Amino acid sequence: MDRVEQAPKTETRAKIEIKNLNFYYGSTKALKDISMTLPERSVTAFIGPSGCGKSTLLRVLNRIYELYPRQHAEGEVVVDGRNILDRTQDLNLLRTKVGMVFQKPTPFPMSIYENIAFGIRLYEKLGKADIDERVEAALRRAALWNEVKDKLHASGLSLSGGQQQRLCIARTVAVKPEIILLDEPASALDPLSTAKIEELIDELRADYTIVIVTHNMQQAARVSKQTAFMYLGELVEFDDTSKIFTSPQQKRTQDYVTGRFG
Ligand SMILES: Nc1ncnc2c1ncn2[C@@H]1O[C@H](COP(=O)(O)OP(=O)(O)OP(=O)(O)O)[C@@H](O)[C@H]1O
Repeated sequence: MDRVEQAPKTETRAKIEIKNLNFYYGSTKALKDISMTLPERSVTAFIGPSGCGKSTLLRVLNRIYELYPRQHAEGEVVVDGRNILDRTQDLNLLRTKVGMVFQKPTPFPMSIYENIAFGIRLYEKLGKADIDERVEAALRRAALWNEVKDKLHASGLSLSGGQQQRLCIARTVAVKPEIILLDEPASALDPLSTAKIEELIDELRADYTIVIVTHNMQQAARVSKQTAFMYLGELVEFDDTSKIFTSPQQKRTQDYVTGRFG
């Protein structure tokens, strides 16, 4: 397959440089020699048909795959100049720096307040007033504060699906990450909640490097600055989102974005 792996032209600094990345589930190769550079404080979307490796690629970026047996990555993922696949990388540190939000909202079975305070306390020793402040700031950042400020001690599970997903984003933001990985964050939500998540992504992009996996091409077009199209574990094309959707270089990309397959 022809491949174009050039990074889109951008003035911003590189945040994540993926170099010759291969990924294996047991002996099955799910990512094939992926190289790409993701710019800082920008939204990058991974698109492609089911099973092409979008989520796998996302899961490499905070090494969450290591929680599972027989999964391993080869190559380099350089974040701020350091290869995070290196054996000496501290995984707790990596996961505070690279936060992740999953497809299904996954609040902890505890209060709204505790959902956020819990993570902060894991990493920092702060007094109650400081934690209160951080909880409020995170909820404001996730555009949830006004809806929950009078019921901070209600269960996180009592919120609607869309609110739960914003709570998960607040929880991620609260530990001050630099990169936020979003794996189909709105696919389980209704259109209104989806719109809120997209608005939120738009606000967060000024401060964070965001990578989003989505099945929804309109969503990729709305929220991302650059888009990577993947197929069968390969990166087929990576460019500015407007180019991917209006004048892709590869026929396979064009067929996909025009709905001819996938
Ligand atoms: N735990 C696993 N064990 C073995 N193979 C897996 C596992 N998870 C994913 N795969 C395989 O790796 C490939 C890439 O899967 P991945 O979930 O990354 O694709 P995707 O593009 O995110 O798909 P979808 O859009 O359906 O979520 C697929 O062939 C899939 O079957």
